[in-house]
Amino acid sequence: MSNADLAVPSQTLGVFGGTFDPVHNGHLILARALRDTFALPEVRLIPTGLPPHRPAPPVSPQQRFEWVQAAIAGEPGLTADDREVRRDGYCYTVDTLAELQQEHPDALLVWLVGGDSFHHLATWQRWRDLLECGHMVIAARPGYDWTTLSEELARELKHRAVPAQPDALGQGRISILPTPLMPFSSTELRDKLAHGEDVSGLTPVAQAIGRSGLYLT
Ligand SMILES: Nc1ncnc2c1ncn2[C@@H]1O[C@H](COP(=O)(O)OP(=O)(O)OP(=O)(O)O)[C@@H](O)[C@H]1O
Ligand SMILES: O=C(O)c1ccc[n+]([C@@H]2O[C@H](COP(=O)([O-])O)[C@@H](O)[C@H]2O)c1
Repeated sequence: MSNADLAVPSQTLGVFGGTFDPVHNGHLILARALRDTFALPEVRLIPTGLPPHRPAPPVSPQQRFEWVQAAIAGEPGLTADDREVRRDGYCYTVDTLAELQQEHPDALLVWLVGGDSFHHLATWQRWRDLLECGHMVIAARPGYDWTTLSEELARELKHRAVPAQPDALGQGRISILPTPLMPFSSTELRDKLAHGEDVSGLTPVAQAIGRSGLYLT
């Protein structure tokens, strides 16, 4: 590796996309861990508009975005970005990262996905290009481990893996976020909300979600 390869990027931007249907404490723990592990000045949470890979959630993109905004209010370095909410058609991560890179030409994009997302990465739009769009960070998730990755993803991970620390950041590299396994999921939240259960321990916006009545069956 040359000295140029080892240069620490002078600007960075954290990116965390998700359906956030709705946002939960696991998302917040991950966003904070991404910010703190890599000393990122900003991590953008980007709720998806029309997801390409799952049925469109009944709750509108704008509503999911507003709950994300409320959930991170007052959190240093965490911001909400509504570009996918405003986009017509399917929201592909490769397009979002390209847009961000154009707006921040000198920044290295440090983008986060959960282990379940990574397991399915080879189904994503232009996934090989995606791996070159920035520094990818993977958060382990219960039920998904490194032994069940497809051969091609395991090869990419092995080839690109570097420690999760600021001085290892670089285009095309991958790190594993050092967070404990967290059982939180939006699916569990939606189930509990549908049954009128208290979810205040699972999301900071439980009251707003409850008032909306949106997940009641
Ligand atoms: N508990 C968790 N641990 C690790 N990664 C997570 C966790 N929850 C969400 N993620 C990751 O955060 C990103 C956004 O997740 P998303 O908004 O789909 O929430 P979710 O809990 O996975 O939702 P759902 O249950 O509806 O699938 C994805 O890359 C997902 O893998
Ligand atoms: O670009 C793609 O092809 C693609 C395929 C699947 C998921 N994504 C993005 O991955 C993020 C996490 O997805 P999800 O379903 O776990 O919320 C979210 O920002 C999606 O838009 C993107």
